[in-house]
Amino acid sequence: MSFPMLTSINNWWEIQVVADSPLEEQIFWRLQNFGCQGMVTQSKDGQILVQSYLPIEKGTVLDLAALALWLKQDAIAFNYEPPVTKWVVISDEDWSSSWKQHWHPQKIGDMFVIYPAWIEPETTDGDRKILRLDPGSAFGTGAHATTQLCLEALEMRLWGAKPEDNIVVADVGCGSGILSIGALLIGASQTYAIDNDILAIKATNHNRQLNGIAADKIWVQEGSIEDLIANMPVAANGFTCNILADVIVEMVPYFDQLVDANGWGILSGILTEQVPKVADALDAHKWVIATFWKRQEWACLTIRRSEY
Ligand SMILES: C[S@@+](CC[C@H](N)C(=O)[O-])C[C@H]1O[C@@H](n2cnc3c(N)ncnc32)[C@H](O)[C@@H]1O
Repeated sequence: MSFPMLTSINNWWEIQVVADSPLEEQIFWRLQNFGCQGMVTQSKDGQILVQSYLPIEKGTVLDLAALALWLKQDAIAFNYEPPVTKWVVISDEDWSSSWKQHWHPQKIGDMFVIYPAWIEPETTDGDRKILRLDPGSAFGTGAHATTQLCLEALEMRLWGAKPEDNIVVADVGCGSGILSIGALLIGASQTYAIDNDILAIKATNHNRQLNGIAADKIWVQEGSIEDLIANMPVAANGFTCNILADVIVEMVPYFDQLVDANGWGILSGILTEQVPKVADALDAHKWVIATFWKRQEWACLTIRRSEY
């Protein structure tokens, strides 16, 4: 068991945010940009409790008050009740146990089991592919419904894929790299990943190594969807994009440059009520929704190119 990032740290802020469920992704984004680690969510009756941890030297009480204000402003902008944000100081020892108590091996879909980095996986877990993750500061631990839905949609798309099929997947907004790693574990031959957050690039490389995947199997760089398109030597067979609906709508005009003529896409990070506006943008650019899956308030769309 090892916590490589903790050696010189003694105390942590534990930050707790209670908010309306649809704000979950926005809160994750804020906390992640603030430098928080190990975010976990519990849901009850339409509300969520998000817990996360920040090394004490990375924020003063004033910084935390500013964070609480941002979270309040975000909620008001999205027409939700302002969240309640609290923080306490905990010791390194408490941090380790707070962190660990939330993370256990987790089965996702029919083909995956996610293992936190500090748990040595069983040599086999039935026929499931073992996906190891260090839940650092990047989004994508497998705990969030949108990540789970994307992995399940990848299972459907890559079912029966063989190495000789040479399937290439683009991963837009890779976060921890979980979708790239998942795609490679179940049959993709190559992935191209991009994220506009440098922490996500570090996390993707770290998690790739943790899963024993060769460096050339996941091309990953900081940047935008345009940078990804400019750097891919071939069009992908399919892509994943688990980002917020408004960002996805802005990216739709680029989707046809990401993939070949039979290309498919997997979209999530979209609240069910936001599906119509994403569908309109897709329709305007000759994409059609093939499947619509829902978990909690989140939608996952698989899309394909349309002749019409
Ligand atoms: C919800 S997380 C998804 C992470 C992972 N793919 C998953 O499914 O769990 C969204 C990621 O997209 C990144 N992102 C947000 N806007 C972006 C943009 N315009 N271009 C590239 N990445 C973006 C964020 O930094 C974040 O890592």
